[in-house]
Amino acid sequence: MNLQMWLSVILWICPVFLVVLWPQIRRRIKQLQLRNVPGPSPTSFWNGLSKELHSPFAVPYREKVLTLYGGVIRLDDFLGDVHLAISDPLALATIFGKYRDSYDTPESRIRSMRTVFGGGLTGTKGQEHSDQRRRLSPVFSVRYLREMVPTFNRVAAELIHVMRGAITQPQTEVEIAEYISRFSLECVGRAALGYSFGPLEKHGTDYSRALKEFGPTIVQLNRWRAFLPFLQRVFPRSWLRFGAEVIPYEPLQRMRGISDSVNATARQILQQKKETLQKGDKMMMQELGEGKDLIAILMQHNAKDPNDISSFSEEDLVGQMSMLLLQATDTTSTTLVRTVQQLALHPDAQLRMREELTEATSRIGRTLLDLDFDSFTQLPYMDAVIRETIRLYPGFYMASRVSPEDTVLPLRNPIQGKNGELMNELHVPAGTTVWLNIFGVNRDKTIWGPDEAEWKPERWLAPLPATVADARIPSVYSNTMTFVAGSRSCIGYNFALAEMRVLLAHLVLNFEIAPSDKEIVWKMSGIASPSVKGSKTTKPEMPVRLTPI
Ligand code: HEM
Repeated sequence: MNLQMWLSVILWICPVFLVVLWPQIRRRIKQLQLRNVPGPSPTSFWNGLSKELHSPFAVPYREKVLTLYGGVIRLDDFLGDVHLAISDPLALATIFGKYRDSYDTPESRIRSMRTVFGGGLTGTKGQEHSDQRRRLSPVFSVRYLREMVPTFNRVAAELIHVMRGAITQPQTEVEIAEYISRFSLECVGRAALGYSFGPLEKHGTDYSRALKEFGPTIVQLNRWRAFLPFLQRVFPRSWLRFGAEVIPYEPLQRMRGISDSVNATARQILQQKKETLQKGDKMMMQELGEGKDLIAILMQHNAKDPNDISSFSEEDLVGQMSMLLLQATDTTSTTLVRTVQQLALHPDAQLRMREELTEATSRIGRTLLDLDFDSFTQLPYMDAVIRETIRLYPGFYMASRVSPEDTVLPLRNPIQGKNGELMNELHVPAGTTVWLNIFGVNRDKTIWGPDEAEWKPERWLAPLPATVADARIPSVYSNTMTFVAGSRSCIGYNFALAEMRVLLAHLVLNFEIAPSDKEIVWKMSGIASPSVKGSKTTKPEMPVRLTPI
């Protein structure tokens, strides 16, 4: 290359670098004021704390850091970018109140969800997201959940049948995480998609396996997905698609495979459902979980009036299906596994639940299969067990938000800056990643009391300390942040709670649960997931000893 060519290459590259780098540089300058916020020291300038916080072994570190530094924590990231983890209730209320239209999931996350799944709630933002959410909300209402509880109950009974066939001896060691994972996948399959993943003895499809790979793979691509919004703005879709095909980076290739597999299967299921729908409602009732699954309800709505603005396009439906499976399965099964682990460690709690359930079924002279949605919600001790597990062990420890404008967040509890200065409010520059510190809120001593780290279902059976109400935690459920709050809160939390109530009831009435001798460690893979210490598998593991009753 001659000098002239070099110069033109440099002249072409410089503006590109400026476009990419300038917002980053400007943000870091504005973030200088945040350097006073307390937080752990980064171990490297290049990676900040991202390895400590996001590696598979990050759970103990997260648990320590997210509760140690108070309501606002500085967490340095890539090349000195300052992230904040916020658990101060007033600052959170301001994010969900005054700044509700500003703070949203980071664009890189929304775009990556859209790129992989082609739409769905988590792949949309702004008006498109609120429109989708408004149209989806009714199918997650208690009205439809009432219809789903019999499905959950049937799946639970089928699972217990399979488990009883395999467990005949007292104290048999069983991989309960595997059974629970089948239960929650099948519940979402039947109740949300009107689709079965097969008999519970041997369960799962390429579709479900591809979705399971998503969490660990996206964590590996974390660093690179920050560039996605820029790449999508600059390069045509066909170039990016070509790039994704030829770049020999294993996690990228795996993600491409996940995307192809998930979309092809979702389309296939949708096509089958469409054909059934065209044959008429009656056939659909018989073939697709009685036509009461979420996607069938949306399709029936579409079929009534395809021009109605509240109809979903086929593209949207495909996105919703995969997004639902992704959001609904591992979250619920991990929380169920946590609950079973606690029950195994607390035989007194099991006994109390069993007595409550026996009382509830003998009152109506029937079995668990006869309990409906309302009966399952009227079991105060089981309810307390679930609330306490959800408080102490939220599936997601943090959820990220970014505002495109500068914001000022007032603090309920002033924090002491590194220079000793007391800070009553926080000036957050536009573009700064704010982590909603779910774990920190749920375990705040000043809110929950000195025993906040203990698993104590009883705390929910007496009036909660006044400090809980006084804190005014933004929350959709039980004063906790587990399902976050606001426009991106978990749309399926009632679905998850209903599933949990049903399976726990079946397990406790059929088995005595005891811990196994194996040590369990919780690893990060998007959400915290259990495994046996030293095990290499990425599958959740929770061996327990079961004795049939
Ligand atoms: C115990 C189980 C569950 C937990 C802990 C949980 C937690 C969460 C959290 C924290 C978010 C917000 C994430 C963020 O803002 O970054 C979320 C969003 C979401 N969840 Fe759940 N979830 C659970 C079960 C479910 C179930 C069963 C479904 C569906 C049937 C579901 C569907 C969704 C959807 C669609 C979103 C995205 C909402 C939006 O972007 O508007 N979740 N969930």
